[in-house]
Amino acid sequence: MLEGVRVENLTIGYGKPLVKGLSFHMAEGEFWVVVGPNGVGKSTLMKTILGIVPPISGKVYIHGVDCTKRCEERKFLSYVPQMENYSHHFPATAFDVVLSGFFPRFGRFQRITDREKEIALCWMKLLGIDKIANKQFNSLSGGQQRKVLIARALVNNPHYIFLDEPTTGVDLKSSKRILKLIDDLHKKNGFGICMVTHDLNFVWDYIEKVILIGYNKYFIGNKEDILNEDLLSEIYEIDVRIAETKYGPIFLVGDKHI
Ligand SMILES: Nc1ncnc2c1ncn2[C@@H]1O[C@H](COP(=O)(O)OP(=O)(O)OP(=O)(O)O)[C@@H](O)[C@H]1O
Repeated sequence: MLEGVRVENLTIGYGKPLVKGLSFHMAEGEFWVVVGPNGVGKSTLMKTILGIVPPISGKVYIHGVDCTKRCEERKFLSYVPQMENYSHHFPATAFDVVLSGFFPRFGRFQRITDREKEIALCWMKLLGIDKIANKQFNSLSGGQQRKVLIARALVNNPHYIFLDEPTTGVDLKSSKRILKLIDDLHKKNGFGICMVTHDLNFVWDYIEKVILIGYNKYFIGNKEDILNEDLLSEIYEIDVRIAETKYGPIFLVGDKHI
């Protein structure tokens, strides 16, 4: 059994530390969520694990291999960035965007083979977006664009998929569909998932492990141990209440959902 992703004494940030001394182990096939207030470093943590941002100190291991700098094992992690970071002006079809998922492994100017096109189309079919393959990416709805970016992250057959706020700016029904899709990829296809989100009320049913980050503090563990009123109130610095319902817990701040 491969070891998954292990982080040891990791300090992240841009010169000045955002979060210090993180240590945790994301075993293969688990569903993790990273939550916390704006600007604490959730995306930076994800980017540091993925090797996009260098750590200030500490180590990242993938499958037991030290990947703090460069390593082959990085190909087993894929990334669905925040939508704002994806160019809306780039003239490409949905299919082109999915095919671009092969670039990190094969090089940008290498020809895409029929086999790779077949793999890309296969994932698009599975995600229910094959019918929009020839449409311009920037003409698609927010929900369709997320699914295209998820398909793009799948073509290299990763072990872990890192998604940065995959439902932000998407309506309730489409958010639910996207989360169901991510959950299917986890349960049916066995992918490990690590997701940054602000939508706690949507993810409870799916997630297993939580990294709850605040300013200068964090809590890591099973969702039942971390997502409680005390820790959430401490991290968000506001009175957070949890209402137990027949649909599961609902997270509330005053009369507003988180
Ligand atoms: N490339 C960068 N260079 C310098 N500072 C950065 C860079 N990217 C992000 N930051 C800063 O680092 C801090 C953490 O940013 P990050 O995006 O990781 O936060 P976050 O917890 O994901 O926030 P949000 O919930 O708002 O998306 C912010 O103050 C941000 O302005």
